[in-house]
Amino acid sequence: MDPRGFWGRSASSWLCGLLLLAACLGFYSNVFRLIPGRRQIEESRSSTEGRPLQGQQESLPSSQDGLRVVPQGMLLETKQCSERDCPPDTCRVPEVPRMVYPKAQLLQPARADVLVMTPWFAPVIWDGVFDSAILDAQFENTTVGLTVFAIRKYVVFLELFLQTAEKHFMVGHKVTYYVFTDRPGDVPRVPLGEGRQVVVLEVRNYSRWQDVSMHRMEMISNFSRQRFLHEVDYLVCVDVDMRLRDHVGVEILSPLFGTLHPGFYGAARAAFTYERRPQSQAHIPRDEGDFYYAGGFLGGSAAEVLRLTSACHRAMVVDRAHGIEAVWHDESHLNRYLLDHKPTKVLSPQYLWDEQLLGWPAVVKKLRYVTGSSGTDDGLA
Ligand SMILES: CC(=O)N[C@H]1[C@@H](OP(=O)(O)OP(=O)(O)OC[C@H]2O[C@@H](n3ccc(=O)[nH]c3=O)[C@H](O)[C@@H]2O)O[C@H](CO)[C@H](O)[C@@H]1O
Ligand SMILES: [Mn+2]
Repeated sequence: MDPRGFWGRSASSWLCGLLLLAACLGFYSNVFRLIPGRRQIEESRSSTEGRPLQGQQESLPSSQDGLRVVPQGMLLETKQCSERDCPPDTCRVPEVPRMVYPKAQLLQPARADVLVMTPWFAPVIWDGVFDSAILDAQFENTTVGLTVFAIRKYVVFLELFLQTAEKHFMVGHKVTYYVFTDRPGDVPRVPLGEGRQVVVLEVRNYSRWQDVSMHRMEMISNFSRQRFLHEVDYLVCVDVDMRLRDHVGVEILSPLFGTLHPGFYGAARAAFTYERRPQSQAHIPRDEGDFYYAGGFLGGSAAEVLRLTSACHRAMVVDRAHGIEAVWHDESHLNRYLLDHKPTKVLSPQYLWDEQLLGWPAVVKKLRYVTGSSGTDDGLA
């Protein structure tokens, strides 16, 4: 058959068919727009990935015909901040009482020798740039969880860690130490100040230290979902083989914060020890990167820490399936995450220092959280 004949004869029926199809599409697109939430639900699901909202979604009331009705309030809640998701300093401007303090000098900045603001407007926390009296008033009634892992022989670090934290960590605020350990019987009893408690969480151990370090992300993520989200406003997650030597207070609190690694704060991008192999989920190309963050001091709101730890854990699971382990383990994945999710505060290396390795340069002024147990100025000699 002449193809032209076929097309000519059937042109009118094709046209009719097309018109009918267009009418149907128009009708159904309007109908679907009227049904609340199909896409919104998908969107809110993807925007809340890693949040403990799944339980809530599963318990949504469903009508007799099986249609799941999403109440409007719930959709709004996923977009807006909930109390825990959005801690006091970002949800609302806290009211402070009358206070007397030195006025900030606009023309005489407290620090002219260091960067105090990232290009995305996150403060970099150095000595001299904050006033603890104002911040303590703003963060009154804030609850902080401090997670620390003491697996196997690392339990020996707990005593000094807890003793020095009692002297310097968030003094005057409500603090819960979450001690993850496989040896609950070896957790020392350290006298605690008012409003402070130790919660021992028994967890499994791993034979490789790299696995202990990396699985912190998984365990913090799981416990965040189960309890931290409901118990604390902020989480601070640190290495245990260290001690506090000077004030670490609410100046660090923010929805998401990372700490500048003391070995790289002055280094060029090319010198950062990011994971460079494209096969790894932690991979960062050589022309990217803001800072090199340390694995030993991170935190944020309980909700953001849940997001961070879940994402890093997921990335490590994918790496393992591909037979690759990032060069600096959880730290490599943390750096990838904080490149994609810019921290809202960046802690200077004052908050993680190694005096034996790096001495005490003038720029750091105070050493706040340090490796090793040398030195006596933490008052515990
Ligand atoms: C100060 C700092 O930035 N430290 C980071 C650095 O390693 P570090 O060399 O400081 O690693 P590490 O041996 O201190 O291990 C990290 C942490 O895992 C815990 N642990 C480890 C082994 C063990 O047997 N039992 C135990 O409890 C403990 O809390 C320890 O502090 O790089 C690691 C990844 O390579 C992590 O990102 C660390 O956070
Ligand atoms: Mn360490």
